[in-house]
Amino acid sequence: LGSGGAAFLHQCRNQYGDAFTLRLLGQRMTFVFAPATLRHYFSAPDSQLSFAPAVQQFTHRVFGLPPQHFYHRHMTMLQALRHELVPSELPRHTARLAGLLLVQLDAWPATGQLDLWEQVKQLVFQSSVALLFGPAFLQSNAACQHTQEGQPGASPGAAAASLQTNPASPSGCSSTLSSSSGRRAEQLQRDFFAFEAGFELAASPVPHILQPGFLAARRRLLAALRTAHKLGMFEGTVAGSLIQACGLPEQYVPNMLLAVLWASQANAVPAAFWSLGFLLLPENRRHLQAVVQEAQQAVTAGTDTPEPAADNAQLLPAHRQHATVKGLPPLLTDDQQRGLVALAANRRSAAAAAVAEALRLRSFSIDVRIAAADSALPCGQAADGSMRAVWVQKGDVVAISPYECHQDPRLFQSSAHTYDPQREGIQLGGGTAAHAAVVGVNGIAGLSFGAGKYRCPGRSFAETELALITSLLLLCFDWQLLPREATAAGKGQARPPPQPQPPAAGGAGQQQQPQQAVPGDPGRLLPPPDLKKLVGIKIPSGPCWVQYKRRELPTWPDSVLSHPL
Ligand code: HEM
Repeated sequence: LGSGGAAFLHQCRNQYGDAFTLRLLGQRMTFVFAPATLRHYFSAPDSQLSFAPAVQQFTHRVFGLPPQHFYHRHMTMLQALRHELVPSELPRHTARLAGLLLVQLDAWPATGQLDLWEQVKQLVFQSSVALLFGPAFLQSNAACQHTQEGQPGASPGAAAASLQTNPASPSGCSSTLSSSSGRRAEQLQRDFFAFEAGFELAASPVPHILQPGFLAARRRLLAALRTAHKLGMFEGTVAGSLIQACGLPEQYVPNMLLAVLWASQANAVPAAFWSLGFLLLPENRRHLQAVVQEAQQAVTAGTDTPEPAADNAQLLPAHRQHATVKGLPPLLTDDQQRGLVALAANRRSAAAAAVAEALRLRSFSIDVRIAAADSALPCGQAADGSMRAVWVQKGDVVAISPYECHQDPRLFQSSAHTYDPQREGIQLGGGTAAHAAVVGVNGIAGLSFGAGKYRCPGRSFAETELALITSLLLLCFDWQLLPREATAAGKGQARPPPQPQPPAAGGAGQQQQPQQAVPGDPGRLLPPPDLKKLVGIKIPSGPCWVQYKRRELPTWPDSVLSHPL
């Protein structure tokens, strides 16, 4: 399971059918796939199938948050986050986020090559952490003092040197903030992704002593969160509201914040990468054009949008105070920015559909609950009409892999591997889902975001955030994928000049030998998803080099607008 991940589960399913149990270091893990079991999975009472022990085990083992302090506050935390991210609050958050993204994008040189995966990590992490946790947390010397102290052999000078040689960053450093703030943000980012890389192993029964990198990153992140909390840096932020609502003992506040930091980044970052990456594939050009054209219309319409509310008025032009590349104007005017923010809220936009389709194609992961009692989970009818059930024992981890289970051919048969943001919505019991990608299992909405009372509290925020990032990057820059083989050999040093993309269908032939079908990417032009990651949105298994060029606004290059749809 550790090395084969989703592919191994698929193999087991073929061999054993709708239910099987794996034993992982003594822990029974029962996988269930029948649609009837899924219905039950998301609606069973906590006395039978519970998320709580899984969460408790998780929060304690991975985030160091003891169950006796967190257990009875879990629902309060979820409700507080839902309250902070209700749809009526989203325009305010999105306007802020747009400003924070533009702080970074305005400093990019007009043209260059970059590793899209590394760049998206930076863009999403630095903007959304600044939004949810406050810019002071990312930038303050004090918050990161412990971070630098905690890193063996690290000195501010060494960190600066590493930043200047960071080949993935088009501006040559981690951020456009002042260099010391940039270094702090970069350090937090590095620690976060080191923590995230060790996350799944850390959640397993494998002893933590075998993961020194994970432990060191966690120590530094907790130290930074603790200092920032002591200095009141979270006041007035989403994180600050959670601290207030939960009322945890002071010493565990950093652990709760680490849990929220992880939840807010771990899926959103790869989702942003895939949302953009799929649109850069040559066969998806018409979908790319749809996103660019609607973004163009939105920024044009932005001039007619009413002035933002008072606190937003200060936020919108925030990026203007930061450096732009010499000789280049800011990427967007305030009016244009407003138009794009309005577009991000539109769930029926081409950008929203592209995000949903990317989520569908890259969330073939697992979701888990714990059996709270010995019980029989319904498995539906057998061919002879008798009722089937699968027996689980108290303490079993019960896992589903929704993409393995779903029977609907539009989602999971051959056409399901095709990228199509305009795919037909799936008919549910009572109505029609807007997009098959986010349709739930048998009527329970939100495949990628979980379901039932423990569904993701950040869903609406994430969908808006991802639509904004996708529109913004495609509106402001022209992108071209660079061939994978050549760039993989270069590993970020000498990168070849851009070359024409091979055709998608059948053209993967000589250069791109597909070993295995990759959903949504028949030519394997993007790095394949890392199948070892079992939870959440898959991450790419390698770099993704691209050539980008700043677009002139509002004059549009012919290559975009005159290309036949
Ligand atoms: C593409 C982006 C995202 C995806 C695919 C995603 C998906 C999920 C899933 C599948 C769960 C577990 C639900 C279940 O087991 O039923 C979850 C939980 C959670 N998500 Fe998200 N999420 C995303 C973004 C976010 C963001 C941006 C935030 C915060 C702003 C967030 C906050 C959380 C939290 C706090 C939980 C834990 C809930 C608990 O403890 O019960 N997520 N998410």
